[in-house]
Amino acid sequence: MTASGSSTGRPVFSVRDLWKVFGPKAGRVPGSELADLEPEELRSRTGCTVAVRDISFDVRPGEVFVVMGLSGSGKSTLVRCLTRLIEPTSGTIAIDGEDVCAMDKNALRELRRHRAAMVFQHFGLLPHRTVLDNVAYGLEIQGMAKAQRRAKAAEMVDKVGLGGLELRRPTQLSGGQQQRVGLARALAADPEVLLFDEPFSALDPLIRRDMQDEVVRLHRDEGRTMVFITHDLSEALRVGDRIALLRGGRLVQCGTPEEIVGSPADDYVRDFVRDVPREQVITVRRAMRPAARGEADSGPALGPGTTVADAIELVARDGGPARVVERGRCVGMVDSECLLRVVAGLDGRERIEKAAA
Ligand SMILES: Nc1ncnc2c1ncn2[C@@H]1O[C@H](COP(=O)(O)OP(=O)(O)OP(=O)(O)O)[C@@H](O)[C@H]1O
Repeated sequence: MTASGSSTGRPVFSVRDLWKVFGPKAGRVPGSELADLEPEELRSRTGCTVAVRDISFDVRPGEVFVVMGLSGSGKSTLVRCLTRLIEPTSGTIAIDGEDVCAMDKNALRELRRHRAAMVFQHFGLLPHRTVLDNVAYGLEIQGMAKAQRRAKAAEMVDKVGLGGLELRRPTQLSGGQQQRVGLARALAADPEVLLFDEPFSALDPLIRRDMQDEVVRLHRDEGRTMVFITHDLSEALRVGDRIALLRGGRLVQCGTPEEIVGSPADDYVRDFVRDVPREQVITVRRAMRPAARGEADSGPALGPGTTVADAIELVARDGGPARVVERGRCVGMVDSECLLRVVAGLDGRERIEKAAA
């Protein structure tokens, strides 16, 4: 999805030098030579496991920030540290500039209920309550009056596409519908950030896709900041404005889908994204070459955020190169050769630097 309007303002979450070590006397591990041991050796010598290793990043207002990695890479631990559902071992976490590590119990409860609500993979719905009451449940805990919370819950049920099913019980719903109830419940609290922990991994592929579209739609409509855990690359690429890729508790790369696919930070990332259809992720901003004399004045025009796949269609239909136009100015050209280079994986950093020069 586009990152438009999502990269300005103070970070919602700001995480610096974060470590989470499980095990006895965990505090001695961060930054020490113990941290350099292989995981197996660290475990046998100290009983400790490093789940999150010296991670820093910002979550910007209005973005979908995806935390991706294979099983055991530290995704859940990292995201749970954000609201101290898991206590970090060291490092700092701020929400809107406020130190999360300094919050007392009440402030933490407020944080989890109102500011950064979590949508879990297992929806935790109350089986004997209706859809409407499940959605209203969080509001009930907050002490909202009955009529008001039912009205608010009804609005959220509609918003996630469950209008008409208000009086059903969770067992009378499909997995996808249950997940929508979980989503509506989190939305009802109107949190500044929604944290999703692999919310759709239990769903079958078609429903899963539906729910991904739902998240993208909600994000577009409301501009709500979201942190989204997944181990599925295609899901990360579909919903993410930026992706943080974890490996063994380390942050190996953090960037837009285009940066991750187009400029993998190392061989691990390169391998990870090897099968991604590059033309669907890479935009003409990366693919373009400088305009030759006279070229910039006429011919078909594309925005710099156009995918290479869409540009191929236009260039193939038109037969000639297309101009890349940003704010009325031609910033480069794409022709069949530079578009094909992307498909073939031959577009390198040097090329972009050359184009920008
Ligand atoms: N309570 C715990 N005690 C000890 N080790 C733990 C604990 N929780 C997690 N770990 C370890 O920390 C590492 C990261 O786990 P985590 O659950 O964060 O990974 P993940 O990427 O979310 O995995 P998955 O996709 O399988 O949920 C793993 O090696 C895991 O075994």
